[in-house]
Amino acid sequence: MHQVVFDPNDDAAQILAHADCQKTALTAFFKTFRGSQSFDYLKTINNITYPTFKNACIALGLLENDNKWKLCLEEAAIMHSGTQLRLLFSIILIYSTPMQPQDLWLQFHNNLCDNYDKLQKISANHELQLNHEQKEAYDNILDSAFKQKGILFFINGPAGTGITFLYNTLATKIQSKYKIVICIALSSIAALYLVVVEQLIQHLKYL
Ligand SMILES: Nc1ncnc2c1ncn2[C@@H]1O[C@H](COP(=O)(O)OP(=O)(O)OP(=O)(O)O)[C@@H](O)[C@H]1O
Repeated sequence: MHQVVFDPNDDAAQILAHADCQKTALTAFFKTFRGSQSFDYLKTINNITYPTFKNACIALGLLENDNKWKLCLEEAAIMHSGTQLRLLFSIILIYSTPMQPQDLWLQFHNNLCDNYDKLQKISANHELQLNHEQKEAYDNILDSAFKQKGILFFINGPAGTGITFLYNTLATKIQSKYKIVICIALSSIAALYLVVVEQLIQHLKYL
């Protein structure tokens, strides 16, 4: 917010020329439009009427535009996964207050949601491969998870019969629906075979 103290008898030019009237985008904006008659006139730059005063300020070059954040995300999108990009995007939103965050989202949402596209493809592919028993367990567990029934399941079977395959199919399906899945295992080796968003294993203590 920019506060300006003025005498009600001063005209706009006197107020803007006042020594303690710090120069900001707001004062620069009004200096540009001295004598304007309407709000639309204030928002019209080079015959284009902008939807907001903020957009008009950007067009006049009085506010920084988001080009540096576009370049930053463009560069990061070449190398980084969706998870890392989402972290970067959150930092930009919280600490850098871009002028038009929605435009950044629209431009980069495919990159930001990258993992979810991949997860959807993986889960659809694995789902088709499930055998009858795996499918039965899969349907029951998903039903409980999505309807928040809170049922506990214990899956057991001889080694190599597709239990890990079932866990991963469940984990990718649930994550692809924007839900959080926390996979934990009793040993680091076992955890390596699970599709995990966060490896929690190192944070757990065994008594
Ligand atoms: N429905 C399926 N279609 C295709 N491949 C499958 C299917 N189920 C399991 N597999 C494959 O069979 C192999 C053994 O499966 P998985 O590792 O899931 O078994 P497991 O019961 O977890 O074994 P272990 O207890 O030894 O870890 C894996 O290569 C897995 O990809």
